[in-house]
Amino acid sequence: MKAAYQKEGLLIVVSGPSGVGKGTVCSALRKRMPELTYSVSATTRAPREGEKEGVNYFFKTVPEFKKMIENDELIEWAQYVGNYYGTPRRFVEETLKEGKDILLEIEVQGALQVKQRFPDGIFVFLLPPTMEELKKRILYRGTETEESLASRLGVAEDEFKHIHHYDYVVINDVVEQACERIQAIITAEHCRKDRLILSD
Ligand SMILES: Nc1ncnc2c1ncn2[C@@H]1O[C@H](COP(=O)(O)OP(=O)(O)OP(=O)(O)O)[C@@H](O)[C@H]1O
Ligand SMILES: Nc1nc2c(ncn2[C@@H]2O[C@H](COP(=O)(O)O)[C@@H](O)[C@H]2O)c(=O)[nH]1
Repeated sequence: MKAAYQKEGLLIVVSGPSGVGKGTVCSALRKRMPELTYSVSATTRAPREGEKEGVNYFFKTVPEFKKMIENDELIEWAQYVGNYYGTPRRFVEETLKEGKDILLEIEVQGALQVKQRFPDGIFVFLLPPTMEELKKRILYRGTETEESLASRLGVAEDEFKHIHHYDYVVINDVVEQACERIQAIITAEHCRKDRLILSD
């Protein structure tokens, strides 16, 4: 057995349809696992009430976002319901090199791009218990116009078609239980990675 070994952190992607509870579950997960670093995305969407620059998102204008794309500053980006969203590259790469795990909470088109670039990443698809419940969750969150709500639900139908590209599916019925399942996945993936490194 190797006496000492260096390892990069794990890249964990949580995606799934709008309103399924990615933000809620990821936030609970970060409380349970404070060692998990969170990747703050860039977006051209307007801030919602209470959202803070650099905490929830880096809020950009469209020209600023396009400049980030041109300068290859994003590891992935997508247009989603009329806005751009993307993951800043440097922070993710530096975090992984430091041996720390990083959590990305992103939609499906972006997750598929990340999978191409980081095939060793862990990809988790969060599912609602039912479509009815999904609708209720977005509606009761109270952040979307009728038009945005309909678009988000329409996109969700398409997103489900990509579920087979993911390593794990987790149903978000009860937040703490969904969170426990993702924590268990991360723990198991660490053990698997250690086994691969040590048996190299
Ligand atoms: N397990 C759950 N049971 C009941 N309500 C939930 C659950 N998980 C999340 N919610 C509620 O559903 C709504 C949507 O959750 P959240 O904003 O976390 O979804 P999201 O997937 O991050 O959405 P988006 O992709 O649009 O940002 C919130 O009001 C949240 O409180
Ligand atoms: N491809 C990416 N998708 C992202 C990123 N950051 C967030 N998102 C996803 O966009 C939708 C809409 O988000 P909202 O905050 O407007 O509700 C949701 O699925 C997010 O997870 C990103 O960097 N890249």
